[in-house]
Amino acid sequence: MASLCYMRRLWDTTQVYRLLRVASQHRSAQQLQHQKVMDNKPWALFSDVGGDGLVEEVISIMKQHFNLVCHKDFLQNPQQNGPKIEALFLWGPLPAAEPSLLSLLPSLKVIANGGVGIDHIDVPYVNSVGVKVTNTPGVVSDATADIAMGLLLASARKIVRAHQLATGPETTLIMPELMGTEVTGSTLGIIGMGHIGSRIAQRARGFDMKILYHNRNRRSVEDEQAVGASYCKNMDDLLQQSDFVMLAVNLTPETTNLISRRELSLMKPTATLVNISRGKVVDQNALVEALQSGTIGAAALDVTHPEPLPRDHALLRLPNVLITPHVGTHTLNTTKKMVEKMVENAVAVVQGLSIPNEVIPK
Ligand SMILES: O=C(O)[C@H](O)CO
Repeated sequence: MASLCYMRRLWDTTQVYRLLRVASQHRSAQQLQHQKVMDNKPWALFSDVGGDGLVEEVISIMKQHFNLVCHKDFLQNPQQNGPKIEALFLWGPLPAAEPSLLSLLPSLKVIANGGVGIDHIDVPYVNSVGVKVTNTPGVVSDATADIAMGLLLASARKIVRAHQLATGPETTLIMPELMGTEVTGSTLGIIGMGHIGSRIAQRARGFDMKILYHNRNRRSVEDEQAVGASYCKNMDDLLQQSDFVMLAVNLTPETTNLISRRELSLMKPTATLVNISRGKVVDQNALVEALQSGTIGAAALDVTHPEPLPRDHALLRLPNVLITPHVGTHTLNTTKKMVEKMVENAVAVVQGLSIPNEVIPK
């Protein structure tokens, strides 16, 4: 009986060893396979110029599909990896896709831009050297609309100044300079009623705002009703009637300096200009003048020209200006969705599949 038990234990042990050996062989086969997949992955350059704030969780989305080289490392020795790079992950609106960079990337097939605005990329030029450009529409709209409403509210209710005073050395409760502007029931004029503009309108309805909009093309009656917005064919009418003017247009030659001295002079002296599109849509010198002279009441800007503004810029010294550093899309959720789309687009180009979001020059 004892020897039967011994035999049985021996058999069990042998089995365990055998199973362990099979498992370890299987594992190393898997590792080898994984290594092979890694080696087969295409190479991408990751423009960390604008992505310095990206967390590993986001970067790993790119690493799953590409061997990633970051811009900083790449520039140390461009000859080493340059010829292998097939995709460039670029963070708008940084002008990193310049001819000098492209000339170091002879195998480049795609610039996958993170964000909707592609005003920083010369698409016809890039296409002419055989490289596609893609962007990430749709996924940025909610986060951008959130920051638009955040800026509007913070500016109207002087939230940043209120925080400074509440946490400063004085403990007085009487703070006349914190007298705010009522948002509820006021009139919001949205210039540019695309995806982001409509998301802003949806949010503004929650504040019982009267919503006007101006757009190159009038939206359908159903679209207007869905967000409760009325069309102003003439932008001047919108400027004259609005308490808050929200800029949500793309930057194009037509929208460059869209809001200049004349347009500012049409706005109410109590009005606030909110810009979440691109800095160049506003003539900044005219804006400084309008804010200094009381032509308009305040400005809240997520975008400026340039970004960041030089530290001695007049806009930084005005008490009626609120500025954030182009953080419209900067939430973890939205950033992940953008990167997923960038990767999806880049993989499609590299593998010759149909491209979900190719930017076609007009
Ligand atoms: O264009 C966009 O979507 C944002 O501004 C991010 O650059």
